Amino acid sequence: MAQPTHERVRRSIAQAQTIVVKVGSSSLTKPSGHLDPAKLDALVAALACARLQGARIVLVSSGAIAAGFGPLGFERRPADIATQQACASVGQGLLMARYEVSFSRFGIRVGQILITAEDTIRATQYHNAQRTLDRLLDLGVVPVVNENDALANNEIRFGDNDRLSALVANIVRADALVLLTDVDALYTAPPSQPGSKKIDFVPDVERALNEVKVAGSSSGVGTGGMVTKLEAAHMAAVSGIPAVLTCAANAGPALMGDPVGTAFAPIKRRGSSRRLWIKFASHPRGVLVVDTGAAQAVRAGRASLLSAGVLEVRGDFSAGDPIWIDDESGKHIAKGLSGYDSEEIPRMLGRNTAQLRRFFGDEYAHPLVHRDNLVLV
Ligand SMILES: Nc1ncnc2c1ncn2[C@@H]1O[C@H](COP(=O)(O)OP(=O)(O)O)[C@@H](O)[C@H]1O
Ligand SMILES: N[C@@H](CCC(=O)OP(=O)(O)O)C(=O)O
Repeated sequence: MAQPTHERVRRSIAQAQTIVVKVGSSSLTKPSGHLDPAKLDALVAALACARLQGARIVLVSSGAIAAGFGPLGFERRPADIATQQACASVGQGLLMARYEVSFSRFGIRVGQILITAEDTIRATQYHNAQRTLDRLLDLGVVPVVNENDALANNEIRFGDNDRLSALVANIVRADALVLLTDVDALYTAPPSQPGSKKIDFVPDVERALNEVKVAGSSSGVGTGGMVTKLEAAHMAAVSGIPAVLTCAANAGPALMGDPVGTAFAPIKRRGSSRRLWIKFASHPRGVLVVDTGAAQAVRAGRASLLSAGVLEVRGDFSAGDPIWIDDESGKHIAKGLSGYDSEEIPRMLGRNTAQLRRFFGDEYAHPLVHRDNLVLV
């Protein structure tokens, strides 16, 4: 695909039919841990304007923890998980109540979707989320999505909503992703550093990941900082989705394709959602160590991983779980979804397809990882 120009990326955002907008905690709340209704209403007015002009809008909204810790009597965002989850439980209700009132000024309904990392990993949950979101959008509703913080398992939760928003953009097959935060654009280094310069357009986000200096959040209410926002822009780009990053006050102009903030060009045609979540969202539960020949075949692309080239299996996982594929030196070369439970694999190792069929039957004559379920890293 020819590299799109800055102007073309802005135009495709202006013409986008389905748009995922992600807003960070600091753009909706006060440092004291309460909602800031003026900020929220201003954002809603910009989104409502796009919605009333026909765009399908999904809002990925952070802010549950940040809106909940003040009402619960805490002076700052608590650090322990259980208290954060309690704050999220209280704050999420307050957030939705406010969105409901604010969108109703424009006759627009909102619907709450609380999602976990598992919902983006497991095919059945993924398709369930996709069906519900599609139907809400067909009905003209603005889905308000957040991570299910009150129940999310800390080991696999996203923690920030940036990467979640890029996955949601893929799930709803969005035409644009808008990341709204407390800084007007991406800078060459954290804006507090002297000499950092604003970046208007990122033609190749993979290069930017190496060149731009980024830091975590300093707002006291947010979490991911610029690191996870760049990751989200990367995930969108490899899904063929252009992105723009700017401050919440610029939401209106950003949606209209005006040259505010930083625009990110897509770098590929739209890929499969399954590959995107394998690469960026899945948490491998085991490892298959492969020999040199299999490593070469996998690295060359579009090859399935056959038992004949696998030397060792590590970890305890079930068929369908994400796993690493490592070379003999221990380097990760790919991620994939295992075709078999880990306990079934040892007896299959080193055997070719004909032997597997003869010894164990037809159901064992399949690749350990099918190429459609395998992504290079
Ligand atoms: N290179 C950079 N360019 C812009 N902002 C950066 C950069 N590196 C770090 N940041 C910081 O990232 C912060 C935004 O992240 P965060 O606080 O997590 O926001 P949100 O709550 O909106 O997700 C900004 O306030 C900024 O200080
Ligand atoms: N899901 C969490 C988001 C956590 C968070 O701080 O995210 P962000 O402000 O986007 O960096 C919440 O609603 O509080």
